[in-house]
Amino acid sequence: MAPPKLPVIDLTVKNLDPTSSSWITKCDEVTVALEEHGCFIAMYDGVSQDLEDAIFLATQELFNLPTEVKVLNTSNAPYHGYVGQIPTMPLYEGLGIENTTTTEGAEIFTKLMWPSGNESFCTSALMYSKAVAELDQIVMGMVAKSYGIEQHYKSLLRSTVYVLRFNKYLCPKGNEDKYLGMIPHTDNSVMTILHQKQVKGLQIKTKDGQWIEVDPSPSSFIVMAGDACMAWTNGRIEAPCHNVIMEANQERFSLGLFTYIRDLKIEIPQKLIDEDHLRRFKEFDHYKYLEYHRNTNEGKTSKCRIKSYCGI
Ligand SMILES: O=C(O)CCC(=O)C(=O)O
Ligand SMILES: [Fe+2]
Repeated sequence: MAPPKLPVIDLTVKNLDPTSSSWITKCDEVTVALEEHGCFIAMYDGVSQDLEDAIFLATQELFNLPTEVKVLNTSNAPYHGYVGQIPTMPLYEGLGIENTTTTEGAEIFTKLMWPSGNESFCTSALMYSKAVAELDQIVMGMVAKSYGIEQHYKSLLRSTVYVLRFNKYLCPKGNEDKYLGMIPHTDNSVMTILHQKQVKGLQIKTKDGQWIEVDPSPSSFIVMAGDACMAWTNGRIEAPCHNVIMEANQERFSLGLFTYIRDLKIEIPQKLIDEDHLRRFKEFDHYKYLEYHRNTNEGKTSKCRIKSYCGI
């Protein structure tokens, strides 16, 4: 049997026309892909080759900083700040910029890492985040259109904040074929958009338990639902389990743009609740959910964290 594949959807800007008669079909294609797999590969041209080069150069520069500088990147939310040298994921190191699509967010982070400034890093991080946030908003808008919940999404969008995470996996040295880069998990975001540079490693688990390897390419972005999306859509879109598997003698870099909702409770749109779809989640505060993920045993170990937190 051929190995399973993820759907690939063309979201290049010139091919997107919300006024065209085929728009709703395209929106449904995105929504069905998310319902069936929790993710899909978007072909997206909003990040130019120059920006792609600049952001991965910036990534290298960031990881080349001394560890005592990188650890200054702290956060109350799990995996928003510096993570490194942890026993369960010895190859992994990561940092995150909060409010990354705002000039202020990008500047605060840059100043923390480079007190005397680093204009090119700051600009690349901001431009990349904005370009990928645009893809997030295209996708979310399409999902909202399919479900007929555009107004509800508009209010969610007003409270949306983005975190950009830089991920590095050290080059494994040894005789094994495969090394664990990142343990299997679901993301605690609403949506995550991942982008990997040259070296593959990301694997996503299908609903029937098979692992799909995702190939890297400059114009492909992996759009993946997070836990909060499952609650928001009343369970229609589930967050897929994914991990990173490394092969020997290669280091790897990836970027993740994560969506969170601040200062607004996430509740299921009324339209998504009916006799066939009874309410499955209570309304919840996304940042309180992140605290639960970080600070409680159940939040760390539950098989379906969002259900344990606010499931009915
Ligand atoms: O490195 C990758 O491709 C995946 C990273 C990831 O899953 C995460 O940051 O949550
Ligand atoms: Fe993840």
